[in-house]
Amino acid sequence: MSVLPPVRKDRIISQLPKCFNKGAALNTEDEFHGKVKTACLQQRTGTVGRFKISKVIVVGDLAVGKTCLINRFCKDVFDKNYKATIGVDFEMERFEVLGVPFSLQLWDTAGQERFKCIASTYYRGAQAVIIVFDLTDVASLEHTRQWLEDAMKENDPTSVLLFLVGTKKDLSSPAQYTLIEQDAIKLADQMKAEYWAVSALSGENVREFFFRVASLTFEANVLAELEKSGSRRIGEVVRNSLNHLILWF
Ligand SMILES: Nc1nc2c(ncn2[C@@H]2O[C@H](COP(=O)(O)OP(=O)(O)OP(=O)(O)O)[C@@H](O)[C@H]2O)c(=O)[nH]1
Ligand SMILES: [Mg+2]
Repeated sequence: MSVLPPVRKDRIISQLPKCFNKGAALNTEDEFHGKVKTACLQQRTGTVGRFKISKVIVVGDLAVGKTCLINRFCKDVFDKNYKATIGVDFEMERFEVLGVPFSLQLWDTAGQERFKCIASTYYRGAQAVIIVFDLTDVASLEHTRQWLEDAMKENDPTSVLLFLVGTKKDLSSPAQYTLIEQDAIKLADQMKAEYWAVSALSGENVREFFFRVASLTFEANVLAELEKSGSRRIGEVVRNSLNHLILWF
C-alpha cells in the first residue's frame, strides 16, 4: 500500500489569500466562508468525498507563458527557451486548506493552433479556468475571449471559476503595464474573472496567485458538497460520481 507523504509545509493554507485587484476579483472577503470554516473544523467535508481534488485548465495563445507559470509554481524553475507544449501536460499539486487535504490537477494545454484540437478534449469538467495572456502583447489579451468561449463549450459556466492572468510582468515597462492593465481589468470584469499579473521569471505573484486559485476552488467545492448533503434526507438513496447507488445517512 502506498502512503502519500505529508503535504509540503509551504502548501498549507489557513487564511483566505487576498485578491490581486479589488476592481476585478471573484470575491473581496477577508476570510473563508463561515460555513466552510465550520465544516472544516468539524472535518464534516469528508462526509461526501474524503479525497478532494479539483481540475484546473490553463489556456491561452502560444508562448504567452502558461508552461513557465506552472513550472515556476510546481517546480520552482524557469526556462528561457521556448518549448511548445504538444497537446497537454499535467501537474498535480497538493495543498492543505483549513486542515483538509486538497489537490489541484493542473492541465497545461497547447496554445498552438495545430494542437488545439487535442487540447480541447481535456477541457471538460474543469472547476477553474485560467486564461493566460502576455502583458507585452495586446493581441494575446484580445484573444482571451475566444479561449474563454472554447473552454466554456465544454463546461458549466455557472460553476466554473475564471482567472485572467497577465504574464511576463518583468518585461513590461510601467507605462505599458498601466495601459494594458486597464483593458485587462475591464475584460476580466465582463468575463466575471479574477485578474492577476505575474512573472514566471522573477516569481512575482506566482505563489500568491496559485494559493488564491486553490483557496477559491476549495471553498466552492466544499460549499457545493454542503449544499448537496444538506438537501439530502436520512435514508435517501443517491448515486455517487461512479454511478454506484449509495445509502445516505
Ligand atoms: N521574461 C519572461 N519570459 C517568460 C515568462 N514566462 C514565459 N516566458 C518565456 O516565454 C516563452 C514561452 O513560454 P511558455 O511557458 O513555453 O509558453 P506557453 O504559453 O506554454 O506556450 P505553448 O505551450 O506553445 O502554448 C519562453 O521562451 C519563456 O521563457 C516571464 O514571466 N518572463
Ligand atoms: Mg506550454
